[in-house]
Amino acid sequence: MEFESIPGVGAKTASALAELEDAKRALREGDVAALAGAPGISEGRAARIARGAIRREHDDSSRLLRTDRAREIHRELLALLQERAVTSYAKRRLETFYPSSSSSRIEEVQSFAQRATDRDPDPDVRGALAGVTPLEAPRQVRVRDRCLVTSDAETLAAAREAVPELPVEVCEDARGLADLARGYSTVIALDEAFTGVEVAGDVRVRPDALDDPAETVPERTLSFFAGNRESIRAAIAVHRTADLDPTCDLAALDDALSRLGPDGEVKDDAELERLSRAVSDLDASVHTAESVANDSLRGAIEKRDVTIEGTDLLSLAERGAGIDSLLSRELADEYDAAVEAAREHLIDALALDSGESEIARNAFPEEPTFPVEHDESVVGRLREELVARKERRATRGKRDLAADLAAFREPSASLVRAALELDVELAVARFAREFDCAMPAFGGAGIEIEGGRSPLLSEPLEAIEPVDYTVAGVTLLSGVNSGGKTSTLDLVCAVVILAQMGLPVPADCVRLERFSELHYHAKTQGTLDAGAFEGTVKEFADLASGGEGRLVLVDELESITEPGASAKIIAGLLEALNETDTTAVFVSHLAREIRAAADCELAVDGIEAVGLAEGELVVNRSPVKGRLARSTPELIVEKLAREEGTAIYDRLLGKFES
Ligand SMILES: Nc1ncnc2c1ncn2[C@@H]1O[C@H](COP(=O)(O)OP(=O)(O)OP(=O)(O)O)[C@@H](O)[C@H]1O
Repeated sequence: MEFESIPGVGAKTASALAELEDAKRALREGDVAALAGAPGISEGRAARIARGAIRREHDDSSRLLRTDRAREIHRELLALLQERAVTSYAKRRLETFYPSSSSSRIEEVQSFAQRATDRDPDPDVRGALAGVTPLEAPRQVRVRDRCLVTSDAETLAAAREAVPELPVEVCEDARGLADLARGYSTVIALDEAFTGVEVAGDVRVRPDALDDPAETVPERTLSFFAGNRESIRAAIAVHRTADLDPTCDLAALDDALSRLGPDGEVKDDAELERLSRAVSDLDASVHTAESVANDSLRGAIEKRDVTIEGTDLLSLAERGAGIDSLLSRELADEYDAAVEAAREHLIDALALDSGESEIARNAFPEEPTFPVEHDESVVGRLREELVARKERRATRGKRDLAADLAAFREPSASLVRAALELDVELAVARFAREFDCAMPAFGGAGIEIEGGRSPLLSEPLEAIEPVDYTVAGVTLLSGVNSGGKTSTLDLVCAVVILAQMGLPVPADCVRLERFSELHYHAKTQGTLDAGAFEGTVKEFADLASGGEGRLVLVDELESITEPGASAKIIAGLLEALNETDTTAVFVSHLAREIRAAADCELAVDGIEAVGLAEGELVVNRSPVKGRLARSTPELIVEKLAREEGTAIYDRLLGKFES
């Protein structure tokens, strides 16, 4: 497509677009994002340009397809192509194939079609394609464990714009920073001024954090890949099955994707899993540990006979001491053993490392008590430590995986695009194979079809008889009932539309003129009333005085009014058309009458019955040049004359021959 011919595109914009590799495809698909990648082209402008281009293409195709029947056949052909595509992207993309009279447009699609028909439509690729969908923008994620802080209003606005996923807090001093560090597992300070400020917690001074938002918010990259994972994996499978040239290391991408969970979380990180499990099992394990200690202590107490001298007992009682002091005096070793068992249980059950174990050991008091009770403030500290470690681990894991994946962002887009384009190509390849298509040659006048097989017939492919038909100038097409006259017009129309779409055509060989307009008038159902008749005559009169290079196909126009008048009107229209550079085929049962009524010599072709077999006509589907085909009634009278040998049939036959 020449960019400058798009409404509203000047020379400068056109050259900017020409630099953009994907601009042509983008224009055709209305892909605003790709267009807006051109230097100096905003998204709004890109949208207007894409709309203009699509409108122009639409105009181009409606200039060529002038009648409902022609447009209907275009739609039927598109449906046949679409049936052979797998993805809805390819089905939509096929709709952008339209018949054109522009040679550059036709040649452009022809080179695509050539590439497409060289492809092998392997059924395994079809299966792999089923999962490919166009990539979607990442869902906006909200991150709650980290925040950005600044004291500067301008930086605040820039941060909100660059990383909408993160909370951005305003903070002036160390106290504010300390508060934030308590509320978030990581605080990222954007101001240099925070360097060296000592507060408890994970505070990082990163004035460049806004330069690379994807690194600051690895969740963004992860969410993109999590949302598009199935499609990218399917695209990888397509590349492997179809042996396409990959844009990146497929195994490495596949591996990175396998570490990503469906919600953008990191999978298969044993340390993260350990910490998560420890956080969620903490309370239950503390209680079990407590029971372990108490059961063991209870057992020890039950087993012991405590002998205590009366004076000792008295002195203890006088000091108001309870069972605890008795324990520490008499059962110190048993208490230590019971509490040690509780600690070991807690450490084992939560699989704590040495740093965490150190905190955990303090969860049970050194001083004997009964029953043994855990220290809630220590358990709280342990919980905070485990949660902080878990979040740090998760963030690091996300950052590492996001860094691995970030390099695949563009290549993944190319993989998916290539897979989707392959689907479009394979749809064309399958159509071309199934209908045994050939690339048409443009040139000369009119159209020449050898071995044409109409894809619009409902017959199974193997039952379709190939048709040869050549027509240039204005021709009447006569023929027996159900001989295939309408099907011949359909074939000509379909071949012209496919050829002018730039696609291969269902025939052994086709040469055709690049037509400027295609008019196909389907058979009118029954006689028209006066008003409709007037409208139709006007329409055809306009047609007869129209421009050059048109193809006009008309099916049994005679049914619009009574036979005598019809023949006269059609003869007049054909005379007029004959004086222009038009290729026309008029199917008619009144060919003889029309020729008689015409002032000029009108060509006539015939679809003939070559005989009757078991009461059925045997038809040669290819029209014979310069032959007025005998009609079905004539053939039947001839058969009766031959078989019965009576004078009456000879007389009837004589009427046909005069
Ligand atoms: N090339 C072909 N190969 C196989 N079958 C065909 C072919 N052409 C036509 N037919 C069969 O013949 C039937 C009649 O064809 P068609 O309607 O084109 O005939 P027609 O000559 O226009 O008939 P009418 O005189 O009734 O208008 C089709 O429905 C189809 O079943």
